[in-house]
Amino acid sequence: MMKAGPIWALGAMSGTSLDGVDAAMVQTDGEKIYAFGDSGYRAYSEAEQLVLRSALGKWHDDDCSEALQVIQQAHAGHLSSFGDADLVGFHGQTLAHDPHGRGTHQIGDGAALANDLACPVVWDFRTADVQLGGEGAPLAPFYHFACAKWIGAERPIAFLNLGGVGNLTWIDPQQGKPDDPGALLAFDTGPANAPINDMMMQRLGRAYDQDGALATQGGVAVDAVEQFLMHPYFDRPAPKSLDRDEFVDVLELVAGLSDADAAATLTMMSAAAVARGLKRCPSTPGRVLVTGGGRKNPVMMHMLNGVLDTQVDPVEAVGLDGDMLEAQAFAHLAVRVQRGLPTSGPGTTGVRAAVSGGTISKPAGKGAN
Ligand SMILES: Nc1ncnc2c1ncn2[C@@H]1O[C@H](COP(=O)(O)OP(=O)(O)OP(=O)(O)O)[C@@H](O)[C@H]1O
Ligand SMILES: CC(=O)N[C@H]1[C@@H]2OC[C@@H](O2)[C@@H](O)[C@@H]1O[C@H](C)C(=O)O
Repeated sequence: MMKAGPIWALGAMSGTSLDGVDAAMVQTDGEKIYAFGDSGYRAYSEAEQLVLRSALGKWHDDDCSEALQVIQQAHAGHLSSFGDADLVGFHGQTLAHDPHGRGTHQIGDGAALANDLACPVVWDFRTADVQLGGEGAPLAPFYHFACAKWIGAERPIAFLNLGGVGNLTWIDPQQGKPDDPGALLAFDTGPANAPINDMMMQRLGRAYDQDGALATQGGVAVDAVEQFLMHPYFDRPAPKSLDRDEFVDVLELVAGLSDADAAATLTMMSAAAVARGLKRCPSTPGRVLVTGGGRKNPVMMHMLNGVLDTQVDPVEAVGLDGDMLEAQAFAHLAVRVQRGLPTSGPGTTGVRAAVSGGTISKPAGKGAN
């Protein structure tokens, strides 16, 4: 059989921070990255954020029709501003995640989006993995594997995403495929920016601690960090994943601290969670490449450098775009789904066997779903 060539895929991600939609074009055959294309961010308005926030924790689309409308409109509008894509990867917005209980819930209607964009859309990436006993997250690791190849890594390296939640992917680039045994180990490290953002909003009415300006003025309450590390999540073996609000009690640990000390302590908690995670990796990676908004917080990067036994750099150090890596991941994963290649495996989500998740919807008139 002739090997399928690369196509241009457009990926879209609306992350746990609920701040907006990232979208990025990647030319890929689902295995190798050939080129990066346009990318762009579409912020949610304050009113849209309120609607999304109030839908968090909801399990049925019927209970969050307003949020669904926000997601559909934001994505249809934003994605239609891109040039011709052969395929779209649409993550949607996670509202609830309980893989060993009620499942995982991303809102977003890929069939409707396919009609709006007149382009096939791959969506609902996480359900199949959860149904086969996996965590349903993180899913970016199979893309991280392609990134490791793209940068020519020869020894084990790690990608660390610092979004609302943190997730770490350890990679052995000597393996041929992401689903080869031992190629990947991935898991959510713990909360990253979500508790800092929540504290900033509660106390100061600000969305986040920009450039770590508040944390830099404070001191770390070591006992609070130690208590945080006693959370049972840290003793669970990897792969493992988190719901955004699973660590909601964290704010109680800093309740008695000044604003600056609370910011410094919460930032250290995120770094300490990563350090715990790194110890679970098969070997110490030669380098940790950081993506997501947390890499723009110099206090967090400084603390990570202090607690990790290895070199820590933003992914820009190797020519990647840390604002768009997750959107690119869903472009790449969409192509994998279209080509029947797996998108997760035992090392990344703990699923019983490698699985190709996702649903493909074609625009009406271009063949059935
Ligand atoms: N300059 C900055 N200084 C400090 N923190 C920042 C800065 N820029 C971004 N952040 C943090 O990064 C967060 C956004 O990160 P990102 O866009 O990676 O999240 P996300 O994709 O929504 O989350 P997830 O990956 O968990 O789905 C912001 O909410 C903020 O906490
Ligand atoms: C259930 C869910 O949406 N999880 C997100 C979240 O945000 C970061 C972390 O928690 C990761 O597990 C995942 O997103 C990324 C894109 C992933 O699946 O790799």
